[in-house]
Amino acid sequence: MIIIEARGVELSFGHTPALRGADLAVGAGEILAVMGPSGSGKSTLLHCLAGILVPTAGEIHFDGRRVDTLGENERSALRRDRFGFVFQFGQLVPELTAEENVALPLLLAGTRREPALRAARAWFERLGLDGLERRRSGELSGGQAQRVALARGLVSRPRVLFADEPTGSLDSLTGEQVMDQLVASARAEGTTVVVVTHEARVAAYADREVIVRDGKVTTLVHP
Ligand SMILES: Nc1ncnc2c1ncn2[C@@H]1O[C@H](COP(=O)(O)OP(=O)(O)OP(=O)(O)O)[C@@H](O)[C@H]1O
Repeated sequence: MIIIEARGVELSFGHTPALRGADLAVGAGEILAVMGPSGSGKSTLLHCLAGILVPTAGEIHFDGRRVDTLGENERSALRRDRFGFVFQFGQLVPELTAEENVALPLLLAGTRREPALRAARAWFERLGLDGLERRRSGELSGGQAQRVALARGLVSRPRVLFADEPTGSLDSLTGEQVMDQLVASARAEGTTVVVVTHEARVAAYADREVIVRDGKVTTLVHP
């Protein structure tokens, strides 16, 4: 079953075309790696799939529903309720503790503070982060911060986790640990993952790999 799909998606930034007819269908529960050269349109494609950017042409479908025609508020609700996000630099809120950062998506969705923090704390144990619950992001290593960001991306049990270079700021060993946990957690939860990466070792965790080239999706690697 296809859970999320881009059909003929085009998007330009001013006169710069970033996507020129991108087609991609992701199966439910699939872990998909999106690779390709710098500037080829990978992040833009991820942002279109996730309802952050609206394409100028083409369609985005999620769970049988058209997404690109929804208004900003509806897309925002969809992101909050159905999607999780992990970016290259964790983007934790520095004023909040690690557990508050993880609880944030639940708090924003209206869960009360105590149950939200309880749900957040469960992820600390799961991801080997016990004892770090009250630290602020400045007091975490890069790998710890990225695992906290992963916990935040998964805490609302999203249908799709979007990860944009989730290991890009980490050394290779730490990056592998984060990917191990990302993949194990996604498999355990049945979460679909779309991960943008330029690292072959990260893509190796995926069930399938696609290449974005000049704003189009291909599965072939051209020399
Ligand atoms: N906000 C923006 N404003 C203007 N141009 C943009 C913007 N975001 C992306 N672009 C341009 O769109 C094209 C695709 O960018 P995108 O970030 O999707 O590529 P990418 O494949 O993710 O690259 P990288 O691997 O370097 O992150 C590039 O030419 C880029 O310069």
